[in-house]
Amino acid sequence: MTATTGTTRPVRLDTRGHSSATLYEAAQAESRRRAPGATPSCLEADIAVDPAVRAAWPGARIAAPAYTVQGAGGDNPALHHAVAAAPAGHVLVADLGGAPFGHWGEVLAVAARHRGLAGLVVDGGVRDVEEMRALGFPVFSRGSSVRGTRTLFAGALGVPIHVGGVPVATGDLVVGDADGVVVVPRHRVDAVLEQADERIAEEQHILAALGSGATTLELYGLE
Ligand SMILES: O=C([O-])CC(=O)C(=O)O
Ligand SMILES: [Mg+2]
Repeated sequence: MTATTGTTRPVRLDTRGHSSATLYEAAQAESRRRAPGATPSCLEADIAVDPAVRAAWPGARIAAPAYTVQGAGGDNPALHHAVAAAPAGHVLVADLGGAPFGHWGEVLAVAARHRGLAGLVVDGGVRDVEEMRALGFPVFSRGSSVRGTRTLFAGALGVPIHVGGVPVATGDLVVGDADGVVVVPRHRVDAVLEQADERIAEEQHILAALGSGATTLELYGLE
């Protein structure tokens, strides 16, 4: 069976290796910079996915543009369709209502790898975690479950969704690592990456100063 849609050339975003935590802080700082004096509730939507959506196996990492999937909990044809349709280099980001089922496993991971997909972030359960770790296929999920799914709903692909409380559109930047998952809206990616570069540069100075005996109280002005 061959995929009928999607590009064959992987899409790559240069995320300069920034971690989810750095991008989170950078997005906060970038919002504040554009709206000085705004209360936190007036700042742009939080980019942090609910921390209960975590790496399915230790060391899983993703940094890739999203391809969105709206499916139904306890049902998985949407994921099969998404694997066939998503452009190479994208990470599938699926809303399955947080349902504790094994919506995705080794078979889908092998199929996704064959199509050049970068990984899966799913608001719901997965299974075959050991096999996915052995494949090195990165998955972020709400947990694992052996329970199999129905095959009822084809799902909606490429539509705006919410995952772990965060809005996601196809093309947004998704970064997942040991700390969790962030979703940077596409129109903010350049500004957030620039802010992240600045933050890393500042932290290099802080780390060097700590090596010279300074305290975090002094360095962060907390005394
Ligand atoms: O049966 C399913 O669709 C989920 C699964 O375990 C696999 O992809 O290996
Ligand atoms: Mg399986």
